[in-house]
Amino acid sequence: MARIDLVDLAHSYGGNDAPEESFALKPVTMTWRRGGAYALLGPSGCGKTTLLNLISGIVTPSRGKILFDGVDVTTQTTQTRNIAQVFQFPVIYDTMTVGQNLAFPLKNRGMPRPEIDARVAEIAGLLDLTPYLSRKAQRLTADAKQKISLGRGLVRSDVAAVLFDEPLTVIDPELKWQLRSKLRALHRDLDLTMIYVTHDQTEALTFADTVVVMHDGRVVQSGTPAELFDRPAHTFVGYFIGSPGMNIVPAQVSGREATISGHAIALNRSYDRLPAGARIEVGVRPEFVEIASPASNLLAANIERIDDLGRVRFAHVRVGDTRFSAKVPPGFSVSGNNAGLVFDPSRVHVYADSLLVEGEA
Ligand SMILES: Nc1ncnc2c1ncn2[C@@H]1O[C@H](COP(=O)(O)OP(=O)(O)OP(=O)(O)O)[C@@H](O)[C@H]1O
Repeated sequence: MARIDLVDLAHSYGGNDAPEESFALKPVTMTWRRGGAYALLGPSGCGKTTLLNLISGIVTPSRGKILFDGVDVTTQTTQTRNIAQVFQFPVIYDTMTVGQNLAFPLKNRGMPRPEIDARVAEIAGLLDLTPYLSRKAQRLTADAKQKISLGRGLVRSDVAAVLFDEPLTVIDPELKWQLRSKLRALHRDLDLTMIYVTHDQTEALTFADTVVVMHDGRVVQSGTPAELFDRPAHTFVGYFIGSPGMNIVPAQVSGREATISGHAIALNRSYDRLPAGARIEVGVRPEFVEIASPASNLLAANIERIDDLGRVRFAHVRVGDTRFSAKVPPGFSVSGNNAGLVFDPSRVHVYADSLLVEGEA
């Protein structure tokens, strides 16, 4: 497995002369640790597959460099880079048995037979494929075929990285849950660098120790699930991750105060040096705003709907033209439509042109 460095890497399908704003991947410099479990998360069209294909060597970048353990591999093929890949749909040989399918990548590399048998047995065991080893792949279900694809991706222990592109798309929802946790466990057992592309936040947060969030061709944040939840670096991360997503509302911010719809709320840090002319917003997760009975010292809100999620209730409220989601405290009984909002100042973030601003203590 390898440490992967992207150095000022960018890609445009329209040629290098196209304006940077139109690039499928805008310039990014970042490091993927040896042995890390990464998810590459973002909505359709944000550039996930482009970035994955640049790392694997399927696509050659318009700009920048890719290093594997410090060696420049930018112009090398996928095979030379020694990458294993698992795609959305099964890539297997129907006429071979499950065992032969799993053994194929090892045989190709000239591994001795006893070692192949041992590794195939290990991977089949981890993926619950042992009972099917001598069965022809063509008679198996779509789920089982995709498990074989996963096995083929994981069977070699000498790869630089294993890349997964939405690998659970064809899997039945029930089995999806099991396989997701299984992949996480496999990562621990097999000690491989894994990069897992998905548009599904649950899939990303359950699989990865580091989630890389993309938006409009840009890597907007890379962090642990907790970091993405607690301190979204970009407003997109705030509302894409979390359910309901973060409240992002226009505000005037000065010193330790934000004014929303004419009402001042306290901030934990001081913001005296906001960039001139920037669009200023505050972001607060619904978990850290509570509804209360209306009071003159609280931001007044109009309750539109309450969603009871079992363990927690969220109120959907309106403040002027702005919609908010806010927690309903346990035991609070809602009467009428009027409410006040109580903010946890330590959880209110300030954004300038969508980017998180670090305040001063
Ligand atoms: N071969 C190509 N030629 C031209 N444009 C492309 C090509 N592949 C992708 N694009 C464009 O690049 C942008 C990023 O696409 P990409 O497939 O990387 O996104 P994605 O996040 O993986 O989306 P999805 O989940 O839908 O695959 C999109 O605007 C897409 O239309």
